[in-house]
Amino acid sequence: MSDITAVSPSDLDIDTDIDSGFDITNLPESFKRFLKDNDIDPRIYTVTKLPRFVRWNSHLDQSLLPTLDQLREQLKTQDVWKVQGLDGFFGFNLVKNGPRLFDIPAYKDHSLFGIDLSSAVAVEALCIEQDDHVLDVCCAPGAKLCMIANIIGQKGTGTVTGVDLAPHRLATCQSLLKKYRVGERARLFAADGTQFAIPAPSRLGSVVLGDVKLDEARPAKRRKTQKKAGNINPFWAPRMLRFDDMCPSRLYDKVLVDAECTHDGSISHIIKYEKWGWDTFEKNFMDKERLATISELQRNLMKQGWKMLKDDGLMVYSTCSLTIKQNEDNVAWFLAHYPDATLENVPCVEKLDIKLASIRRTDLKEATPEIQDAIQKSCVRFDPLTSRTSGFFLARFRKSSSTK
Ligand SMILES: C[S@@+](CC[C@H](N)C(=O)[O-])C[C@H]1O[C@@H](n2cnc3c(N)ncnc32)[C@H](O)[C@@H]1O
Repeated sequence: MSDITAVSPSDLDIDTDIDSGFDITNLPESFKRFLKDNDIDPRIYTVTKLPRFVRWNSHLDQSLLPTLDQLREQLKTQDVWKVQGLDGFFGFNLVKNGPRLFDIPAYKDHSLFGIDLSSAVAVEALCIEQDDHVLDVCCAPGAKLCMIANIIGQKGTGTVTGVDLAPHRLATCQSLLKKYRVGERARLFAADGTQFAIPAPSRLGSVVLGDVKLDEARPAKRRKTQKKAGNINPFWAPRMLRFDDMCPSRLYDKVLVDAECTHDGSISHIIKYEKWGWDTFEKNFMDKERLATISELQRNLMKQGWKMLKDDGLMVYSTCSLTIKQNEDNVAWFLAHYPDATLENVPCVEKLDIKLASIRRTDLKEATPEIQDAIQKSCVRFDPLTSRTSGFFLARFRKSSSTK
């Protein structure tokens, strides 16, 4: 199967202007059919000039971070605003022939991360605290991973574990973590997220975490335990997280499953094929096997993410697709099969000053009226036409400890 994921998503494409004047009649017939079959409005690809978003790098001293006025001055426009409901988050519209984001001092000195608002909401939905151990399944190229590492900070004992199938994309995660200097609590694994069973770290440098009792005197036994836990060496880990005695019962406090998907909500991703050639697009995107198996892959990623999550922990499932199959259907399926899962509202969404897209009705036979209702109430959809962000879907699940 061809590697559609070799392309970076819109989060990192901060220099791609979406003012394409894109003519949708140019889309290949097979993709137009896909959009029609999945009830996606092709006009999303004609949206011009979506706002960009940046977030403060909170690892830096507050005095080094740009204020709203400084950002306006550096971007040479007054069209910069603080995003309500998200700390240290700014939106802006670039001016024609003005500086680009990567030209400005605040971006060059890494005091700002570029990330779309919709992606940032997926991370915010996890309500990460400084002692949390977070598992980020499908983490590359790493915009959300960096934000998670940044929120965990340097004061508590929290960590983030990123997993991705593609080593070349993990290499991008590694360089981003290093570039922003947020990698001291992050480790990366090149692994299949549907099988990933490495427990949360049991030590941070010399600090033993939680109630783990490490059997330091008996390395042979330790090796056995590690084998049982399906031990693999990290693709990359900082010194503090390199040597782990592995306590298999240590689960994660928060899990993000930002699943592999068809990326149809990412406008810049689709429009790029105008330059790259629609033949490549048809080969990558419209691959029949890929389209037929993508929901199953997503469900398997959710299943394993759930297995690695503590009782009372939070899991966020998200995609940059706008299809019902990859979103509402998967959420309905999950709720029907996991009685210990409850959908929850995403707290920051109420405070956001943007209009959200409508949640769709799933036709999945397992979707009871209660499930339909919960999905309507709690899931979140962004689309370029309604919310003026990239197309994105997310759902937040809480794992209850009462039902096993
Ligand atoms: C939508 S992208 C994730 C974007 C990322 N979370 C971010 O914020 O930059 C999906 C990723 O899933 C990875 N992937 C695909 N199948 C996977 C699997 N079975 N296990 C783990 N990762 C997988 C791809 O390599 C790709 O990097």
